[in-house]
Amino acid sequence: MATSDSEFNPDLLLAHKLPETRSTYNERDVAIYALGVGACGQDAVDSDELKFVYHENGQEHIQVLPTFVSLFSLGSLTHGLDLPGFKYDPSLLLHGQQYIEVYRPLPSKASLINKVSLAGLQDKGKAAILEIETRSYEQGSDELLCMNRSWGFSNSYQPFSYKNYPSTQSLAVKIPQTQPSAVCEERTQPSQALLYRLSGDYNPLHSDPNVAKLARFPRPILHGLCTLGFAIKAIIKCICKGDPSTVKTISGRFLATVFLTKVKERNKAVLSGYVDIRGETEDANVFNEVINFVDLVHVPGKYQKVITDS
Ligand SMILES: CCCCCCCCCCCCC/C=C/C(=O)SCCNC(=O)CCNC(=O)[C@H](O)C(C)(C)COP(=O)(O)OP(=O)(O)OC[C@H]1O[C@@H](n2cnc3c(N)ncnc32)[C@H](O)[C@@H]1OP(=O)(O)O
Repeated sequence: MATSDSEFNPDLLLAHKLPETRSTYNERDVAIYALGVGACGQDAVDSDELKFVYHENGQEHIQVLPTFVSLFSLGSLTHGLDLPGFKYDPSLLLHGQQYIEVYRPLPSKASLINKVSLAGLQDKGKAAILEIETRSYEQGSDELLCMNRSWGFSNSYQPFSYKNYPSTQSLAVKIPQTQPSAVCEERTQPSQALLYRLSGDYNPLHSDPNVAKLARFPRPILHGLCTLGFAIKAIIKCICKGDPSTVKTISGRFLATVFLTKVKERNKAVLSGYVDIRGETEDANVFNEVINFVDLVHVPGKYQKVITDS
């Protein structure tokens, strides 16, 4: 719905500098996140997933899921951003898309400085889409660890388009008609959003029935980044031979809202995207492979199915 133009000043908005944020995490945070995206959710000794929550076989460090880095973008987003020249209602904000680049294997504990900027603003008439970019540097070494770009759907003002990055990084995935190369089924728990929120996204849209109703949902909805975490965990299991460090780039678009514990089944694609994977051939030449996770079908409270196509 269009909002008064007097509340919209693109020059002011684009000139605004967003403040840096800081993140510190340890192995406990890494394990809680992994549980929040379903690690060992069906089997407490799952040999593919135990390493994300426990020092399996005496391993020195818990392994970190690549989607863990999406948490670094939350600092500036979950409580709403104060944006001069752009008034919006944070309770009606929907997460539309997330793009992630991971530059090196993730340490199991770190302190980071997150540099935040406005990467794009697309007002398509139906909704305004604000794109916030977060670059996370390890404190001390100043090494760039990862980058997140988050798309938020909000109220519309007037047609407008600004983007400061290549359009190849925001493309919607075309769902191929071919047979998938792998299929993985996962089950979300009725309490999934309550568990996932402990990783830092405390937006009551995901936990409070009254807030959900105010946002015109019949009940709390699942965090989009939780759905993405489930999908990438499945790709690591089915495609990456269990190695989370092979994931280089992730792009996920949230297609439809995910509800939990709704009795009536629905069969709907809720996520599409791709993962760019680094790996090695037998002669040790590094190659990259792009995997489309074309269709994540979610049957509430039952199964999530990730269908991948390479
Ligand atoms: C503004 C404030 C600043 C913050 C900015 C960044 C913040 C990001 C984080 C925000 C976190 C807020 C708290 C919420 C957290 C959540 O987790 S919410 C749960 C997860 N998300 C969802 O459940 C959303 C599910 N998706 C939908 O409901 C719909 O897809 C949609 C997003 C409402 C869009 O549907 P619709 O309006 O019907 O879109 P279309 O008519 O099909 O397309 C219109 C144009 O928009 C493009 N588009 C469509 N979907 C997306 C998408 N998901 N992401 C990005 N872009 C999308 C589409 O291509 C169309 O563009 P054009 O072709 O150019 O016209």
